[in-house]
Amino acid sequence: MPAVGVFALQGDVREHLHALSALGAEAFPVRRPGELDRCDALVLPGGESTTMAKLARTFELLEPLRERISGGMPTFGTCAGMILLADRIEGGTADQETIGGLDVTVRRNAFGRQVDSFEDDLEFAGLAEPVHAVFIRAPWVERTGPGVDVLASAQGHPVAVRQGHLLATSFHPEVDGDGRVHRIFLEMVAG
Ligand SMILES: NC(=O)CC[C@H](N)C(=O)O
Repeated sequence: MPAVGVFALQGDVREHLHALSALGAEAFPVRRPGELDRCDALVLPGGESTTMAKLARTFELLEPLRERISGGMPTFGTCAGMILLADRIEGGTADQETIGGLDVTVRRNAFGRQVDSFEDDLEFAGLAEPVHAVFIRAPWVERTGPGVDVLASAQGHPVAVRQGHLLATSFHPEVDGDGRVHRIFLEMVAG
């Protein structure tokens, strides 16, 4: 079973650990470089992306994360995790750092104030039944590079994308116990 770390300096770590364990992965929190070394794959959870990036730098995880992710480690980002994976951000602060690797531009807090949080049932590529998607101050994908596949959209904007070993969703598949999006990720890990 694959060793799947969950970035654990900030964010909804426990929900991802549960979702991964329920599917048979060896899931554990990652707070330091030695723990990252043990990972076959990684999840970047939801949370607050500027805080997560700052903590990653403070705890000397940012460069090791960039190396592993650009080196091909399968990585799944949800919401703030999607923002951290994105190569480009709109609507962030000018100095907001990301880990990068995913050739997309994301817009932070894209769905606006009135719909800060909402839920929707979305068609998802490769899944027979729609996914119940929970959005919390979610980003959307504004532009995608040529190697990026859009797996799901909401209100006309991509909210789930895949590029090779990288998977990202604007919403939180970890919160509802469905497991199918995490299973797609573990299938990517299995290769
Ligand atoms: N639920 C979330 O992860 C919200 C993401 C948050 N709006 C950010 O920009 O980091």
